[in-house]
Amino acid sequence: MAETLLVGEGLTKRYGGVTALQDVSFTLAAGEILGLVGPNGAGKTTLVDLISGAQPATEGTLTLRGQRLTGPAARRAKAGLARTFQYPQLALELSVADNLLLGRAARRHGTIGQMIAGAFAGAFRPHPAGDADTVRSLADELGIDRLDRPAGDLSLGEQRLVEVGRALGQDPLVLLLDEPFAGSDAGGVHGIVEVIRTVQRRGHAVILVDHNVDLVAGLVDRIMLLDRGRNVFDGDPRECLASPQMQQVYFGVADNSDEDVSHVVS
Ligand SMILES: Nc1ncnc2c1ncn2[C@@H]1O[C@H](COP(=O)(O)OP(=O)(O)OP(=O)(O)O)[C@@H](O)[C@H]1O
Repeated sequence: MAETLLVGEGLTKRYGGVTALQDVSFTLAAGEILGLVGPNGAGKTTLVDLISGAQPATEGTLTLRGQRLTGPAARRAKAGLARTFQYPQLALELSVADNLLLGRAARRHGTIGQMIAGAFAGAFRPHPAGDADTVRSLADELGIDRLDRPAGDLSLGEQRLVEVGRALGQDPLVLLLDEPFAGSDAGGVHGIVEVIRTVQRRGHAVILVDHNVDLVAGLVDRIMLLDRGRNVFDGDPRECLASPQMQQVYFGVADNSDEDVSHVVS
């Protein structure tokens, strides 16, 4: 049986009077790709935020390879978590190559944000020799060329690709992708899917958030469906698409008809 990498138990997040996540538990095994779906406001990004350390949980615990996962994002990056954001967070003045290098540095020293701040403060540490080769092979894998371009000159889809590449450069145990395909063309989608497969081949795991349930179901081993902060389905992707919970969440009806809901994009 595959090793359990990540475990979340009883995760709850309240923002004042808003309960964004309510008592969510899950496990993630080595080599597994977990899809996280649900309508707007279901709590998908909140769960990614709690795992990555961008937000503290109000209640609940997380463990990575049996060790409690606590503290800020920098500590969790070093422990083996990497994430991308709904809106790519690149250092726009730096080149594509330098942005990819930031991923290598983040695994050693902390979060991407700290790396960017360090770079602009002139305190950026020299990269170990092997990093340049890693960046070149990352770029090849992603299909990114002209690595000397400033990241600010890239399209949204290209920025996403670089951000995903930067996260892969961290060689994460768990890669968290928050809507990575939004704004991507076919080449971008291909590059991102390659990254997901690479992480899986390494025996590590991916959590993939996306609105396109059809796309997610075709890529993942398991789906977790969130609705108003609660985990209402966790299991086989095809069973999820056909489940009464899916009907209920997206159409407000609890029957289990044959209606195809795979096109759902909220
Ligand atoms: N910083 C915050 N302060 C207050 N409420 C928040 C905050 N972040 C999220 N929320 C609320 O928590 C709930 C869950 O939001 P979240 O962004 O996690 O949902 P989501 O499933 O990712 O939605 P979307 O698909 O639209 O990105 C929503 O009601 C949202 O308004």
